[in-house]
Amino acid sequence: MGHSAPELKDKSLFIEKSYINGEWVGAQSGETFEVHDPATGKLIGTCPELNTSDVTKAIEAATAAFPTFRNTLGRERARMLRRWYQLMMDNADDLAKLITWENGKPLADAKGEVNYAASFFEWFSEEAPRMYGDTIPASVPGNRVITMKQPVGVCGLITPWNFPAAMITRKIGPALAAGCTVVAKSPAETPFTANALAELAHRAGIPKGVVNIVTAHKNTPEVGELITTHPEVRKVSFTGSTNVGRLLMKQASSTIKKVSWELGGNAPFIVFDDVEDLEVAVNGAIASKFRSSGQTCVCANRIYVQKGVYDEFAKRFAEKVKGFKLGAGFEEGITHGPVIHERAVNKVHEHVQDAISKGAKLAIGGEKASALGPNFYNPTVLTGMTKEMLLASEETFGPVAGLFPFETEKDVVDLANSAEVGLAGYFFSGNVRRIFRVAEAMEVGMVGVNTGLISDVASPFGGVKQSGFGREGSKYGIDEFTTIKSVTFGGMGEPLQA
Ligand SMILES: NC(=O)c1ccc[n+]([C@@H]2O[C@H](COP(=O)([O-])OP(=O)(O)OC[C@H]3O[C@@H](n4cnc5c(N)ncnc54)[C@H](O)[C@@H]3O)[C@@H](O)[C@H]2O)c1
Ligand SMILES: O=CCCC(=O)O
Repeated sequence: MGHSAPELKDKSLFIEKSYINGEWVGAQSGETFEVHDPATGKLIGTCPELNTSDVTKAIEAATAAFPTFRNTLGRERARMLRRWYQLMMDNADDLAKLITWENGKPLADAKGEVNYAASFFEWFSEEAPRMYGDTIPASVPGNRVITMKQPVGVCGLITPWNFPAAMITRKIGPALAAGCTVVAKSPAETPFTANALAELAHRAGIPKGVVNIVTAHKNTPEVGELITTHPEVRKVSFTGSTNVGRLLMKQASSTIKKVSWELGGNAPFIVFDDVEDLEVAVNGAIASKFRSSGQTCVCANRIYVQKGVYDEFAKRFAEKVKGFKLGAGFEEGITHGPVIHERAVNKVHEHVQDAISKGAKLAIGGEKASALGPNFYNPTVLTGMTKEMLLASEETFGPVAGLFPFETEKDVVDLANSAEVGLAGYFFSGNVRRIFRVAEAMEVGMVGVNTGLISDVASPFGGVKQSGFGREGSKYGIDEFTTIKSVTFGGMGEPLQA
């Protein structure tokens, strides 16, 4: 068990402070919180336990920076984001090591995350100079109407630990492209990746006060309340669980902020009998279910397989899971890492036990892998799942695949849509009419057809129902950080003067 601290090429990227108004600061109280490696439980370092008075300073810095930053040219902001992107790529190895260290995902996955995260800066550097308005034919004689897109103002950003870099860049990229300034509350489990990003922002010449990264652990609720109620914060963008989203939405209503919520999922993954290539479907399900050890909001949670291919699918699926190599993310050949903390291990185990107690069969796994470290759970496959089991209605967020048999298209779409949430959904079929029928019927924000991986900066990311609203990435992502102003010109439209 265990590995030593990773060697960074640039040691100055490991920072145990918060970044406010262009400076690295501690909490005024001097308080700190500890951050632990999920693979070993060992201490990584500490970060400032900021309180509302500290975070008020960050909001004031962002407020002070906004009037100048909003008036920079889109082209200038594009160059800043491009420089930040380039610095991420230049420091990709170190960023990946920080991600693996504090999140636990295998190093190869962490490298993938760095590319994914940086792609949001690259993409939005290209959007920044293209905040076009419209010219609108008015319905009042003599009037002319144009629109302009303007930055919404200071943005409060709150993100989770499962993608320590990408969840932050997916918000900061469009915010800065639009001309907004930000206060980002980094996750208490993974603050060091966020701090390294802030250091790179500094080196990229992003003006002071434009990007502020604040850290807190036990003070998170009060800091969250400040961010969601402070009158100078005009927009809140949150990624995390539906329950916390509900609370933040209530708080943000006090000052009617513009909000976007990227909340929990419980993705259905459907394999129809008419699938063209069962092996591709098995691989798609493996990739979707076990990405980041099942800890992504778009991970398949309920795998529905039609009766004609169920047994063969289950056999091949379990066979592939047998081939996984579980261990600490820095170790050679590891395919899957730990989950984030003990609470997560316990939740996963509860879902497994509940399913077994209600008649599911264990194909593989089903136990904690405590010999590897405190937060390891053996990748698990359960067959014979039914809708009464916890896993059917709750997001597991861990390495457990439950395979549900089904008979008809109508049955399975009803089951898929029975969830309160609707983030991602997937299905495999070779029938083009069914493909359109089912894609249109699924109550989710994102559908994968014949693929288990849908994440792409170019594709709008977001949910429906209790998975929230708002879209990140893509040509729509910048809209979340802008307001549309209409300008009406009266007394126009006279005939040409002779
Ligand atoms: N839809 C998406 O894009 C998306 C992406 C990633 C994760 N998620 C969801 O996030 C969840 C996993 O993350 P989690 O368990 O850390 O979620 P969580 O909601 O507990 O925490 C998310 C973030 O919110 C912070 N937070 C918690 N309580 C807060 C409060 N009262 N005020 C302010 N901030 C608060 C946490 O510190 C963390 O940084 C899953 O449900 C997953 O589906 C959704
Ligand atoms: O966990 C949620 C985000 C995952 C992704 O962007 O692919």
